[in-house]
Amino acid sequence: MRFYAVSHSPAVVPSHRRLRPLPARSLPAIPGSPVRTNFLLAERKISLGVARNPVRSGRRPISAMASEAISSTAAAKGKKELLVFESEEELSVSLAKYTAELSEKFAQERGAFTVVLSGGSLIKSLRKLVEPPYLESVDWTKWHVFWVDERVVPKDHADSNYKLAYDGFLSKVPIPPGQVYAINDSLSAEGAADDYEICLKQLVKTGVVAASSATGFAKFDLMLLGMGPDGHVASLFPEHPLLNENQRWVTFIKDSPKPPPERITFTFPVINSSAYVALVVTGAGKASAVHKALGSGQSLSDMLPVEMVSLKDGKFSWFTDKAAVSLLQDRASL
Ligand SMILES: O=C1O[C@H](COP(=O)(O)O)[C@@H](O)[C@H](O)[C@H]1O
Repeated sequence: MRFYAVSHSPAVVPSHRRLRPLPARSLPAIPGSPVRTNFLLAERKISLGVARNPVRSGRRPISAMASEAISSTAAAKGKKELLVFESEEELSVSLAKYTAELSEKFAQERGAFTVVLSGGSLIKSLRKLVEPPYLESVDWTKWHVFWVDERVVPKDHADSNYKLAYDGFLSKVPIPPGQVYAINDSLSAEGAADDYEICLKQLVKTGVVAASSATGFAKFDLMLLGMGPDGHVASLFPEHPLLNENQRWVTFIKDSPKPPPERITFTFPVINSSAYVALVVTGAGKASAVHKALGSGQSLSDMLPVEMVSLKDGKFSWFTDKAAVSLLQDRASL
């Protein structure tokens, strides 16, 4: 896993050091920089790099972070990286750049870009993508949009992840409506999960959605995941039997601990077959789960759902702000 602290620190980091991963456990002290050598992640064989925040310096756009996160893909296949931004505002700038660049890459390579959305706070963090320059520069006609989870409620219900995404994102960009795959809200939870899975299998057959050669499951180009304060991702909650589902692509839950209780959700085999996953985690309310997932020793017995995100052949990037990693900061100053 690569770790990049993105900071407003006034420290001058020599250019040769910027964004280059340094070997774990041998992190040199950089005067004035936000990095300490005893960062616990290093104990988990996570390498560390430091970037100077470029927006203030005017030397290097912060969004270059996102570009480098993508261009290093070949070397980082199957690996993880942690990006820490000074604020959610800066995270949203970089997330827009990252998503726009992946859109261009996949539109060129495959003629389509399959994007999976979450609900919750993620949608707000996508706000920069619907502003210039991306509003004009992204080829929205190549986008195919899916949901990693959805609440079994009508599409115009306040709890609907579709409504959240429509209001905050989809209504602002010219994605062809036929390429936005909402669940069938007239069905039961079981029926909606079956229906969505059939839809995905059909789209794999027609080549709109890629298939993973490693797993045979759908391989989405980009999954934009959120994480709840309890460490849940999609509608896969701690200690729930659905965490172990390994056949279905899409399944349902009727006892979600977070309301509303009835939902459908992608399973881990599909999530973990993705080409790219960006996990967006902001705010102090998530700090404890971040600490459990990244900062404490791993224990297989009480793994949080977020710890089960482990891509077979893709790149997994944590997009965090300082508040979300604040408990890790007990160990290190980022
Ligand atoms: O219920 C849900 O919660 C998670 C996390 O939401 P957040 O507001 O804490 O970011 C979300 O990712 C998921 O899609 C949603 O259905």
